Amino acid sequence: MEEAEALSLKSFLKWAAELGISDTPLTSTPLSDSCLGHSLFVSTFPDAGGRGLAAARDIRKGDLILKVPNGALMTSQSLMINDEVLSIVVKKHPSLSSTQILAVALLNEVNKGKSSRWWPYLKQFPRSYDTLADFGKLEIQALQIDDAIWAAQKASLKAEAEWKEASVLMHDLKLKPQLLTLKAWLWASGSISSRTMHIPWDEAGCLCPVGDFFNYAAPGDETSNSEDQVAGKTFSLQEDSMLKSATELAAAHRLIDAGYEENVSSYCFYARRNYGKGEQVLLSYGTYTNLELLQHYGFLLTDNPNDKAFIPLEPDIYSLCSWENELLYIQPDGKPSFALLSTVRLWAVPQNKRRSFLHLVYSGNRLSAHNEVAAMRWMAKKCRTTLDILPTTAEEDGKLLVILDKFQDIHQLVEIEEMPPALASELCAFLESKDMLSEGIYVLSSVASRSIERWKLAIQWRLNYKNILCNCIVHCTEVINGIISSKDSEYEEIFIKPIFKSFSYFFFFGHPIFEIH
Ligand SMILES: C[S@@+](CC[C@H](N)C(=O)[O-])C[C@H]1O[C@@H](n2cnc3c(N)ncnc32)[C@H](O)[C@@H]1O
Repeated sequence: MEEAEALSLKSFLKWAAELGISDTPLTSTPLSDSCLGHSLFVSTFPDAGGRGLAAARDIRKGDLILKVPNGALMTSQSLMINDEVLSIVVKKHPSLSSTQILAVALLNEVNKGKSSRWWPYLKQFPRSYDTLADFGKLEIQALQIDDAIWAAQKASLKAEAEWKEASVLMHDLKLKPQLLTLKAWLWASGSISSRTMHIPWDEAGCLCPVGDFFNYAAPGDETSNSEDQVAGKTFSLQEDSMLKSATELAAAHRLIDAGYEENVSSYCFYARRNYGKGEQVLLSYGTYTNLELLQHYGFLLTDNPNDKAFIPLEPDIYSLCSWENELLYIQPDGKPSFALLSTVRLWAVPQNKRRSFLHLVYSGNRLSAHNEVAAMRWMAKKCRTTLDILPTTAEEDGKLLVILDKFQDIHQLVEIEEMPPALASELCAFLESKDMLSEGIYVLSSVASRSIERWKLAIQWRLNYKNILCNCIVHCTEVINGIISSKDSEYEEIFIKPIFKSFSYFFFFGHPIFEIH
């Protein structure tokens, strides 16, 4: 950390302590130079979110690790209470959403500069974000998959429309010209999207000093961590009788790791699992797919247990079952979701027989060995064709990421001629658009560096998507092989003869990629 940055952080932590923010469960602590030190300290985690919070001691699952009193929360309400002009002007624009109001109030506070009471906190905000709304044209195209491209275009159009709607209000507040721009708006809405926390009284949420330093871990990981051994044992339902107090019991059963608590008028943060001293303490902001993480937070997890890959399906398929379209996806391990699997099983039944199979399909059972083979073949073929029409393969995406990492390190590119054509053209288009090549030397402005980061996120996203589809092909192949290698008698047994008169029907489903002997 640079010296200036370290000084700014130090004064922020002192400011936070003065507001009553504390990482110690004691109700009355002597005023200290920092709100942290007892349970947490600020550290950098280059591969897991950058700046974050680390355990200052061994932390036990359920421990209260940070308390941020109501008075330290930045909300539209708290900003308006201290700013009569803002409060009057906002009332004149009742059609604006709560998020737009918070974005304007945030920019209005930045406009005050050092005279803002929030200044030490505002200086801790990132200068820009990588959420989908911040993606430029090339970065959006780099997502390659229509659904993702559409989501990014929608996010960017929405941000622009909201900015235009709020512009009159910002002019009324006489904000400095640089704070009236779309760029400033993207900064404010990115701050809200990636840093606010839920509060019951304002849909826009609140900005929570220090609490917004927690980086993210997907929910559901808690039980498998070795750190659970730090404190000797994990909490579990069976151990209830051994827990000492009602507080401990509540902690063991707590479903969320952070929330506003009326009885103490504070935002409280609890450890979801045990942490060893020095380890990064993570928060679960919610259950998100990688596209959602990109959209709201500007990052993704290469190993996201909640990721979903959607494949393009024939319009008729969507009307076949009563499932919502969002339920028809492939899991990271390549297995189709329950809804997708049942839908494809039904799709593999001859049209005139489908009605009679509905109840069986909804029960989640296989209809027959042949139906399963047909369904799996169809799925595998769908994944294969979806992958084949994309401009680059997963392997090429992996290579491009390595090239870009190197490029960021040494500002040199491996010979473009040696690259696969699809990669070379993507790379050339990107370099040209960013005006990076000057007299044979690559010049990386901060804007270009940011852009490369977003481009890498897009490549990483599409690579993960392709990996899921490849996993699906493997899964389907294994299921088919499992069925065909089982004994003929078993095969016959599962087969529902009255419905399927001939095997040939199943071979007509798509290209016979798997041989059945
Ligand atoms: C609430 S802030 C967390 C603190 C943030 N690192 C900071 O320095 O202020 C959320 C942002 O942190 C980053 N982040 C959080 N968890 C991450 C993770 N697991 N991997 C990568 N980036 C993460 C993302 O940029 C996200 O938008």
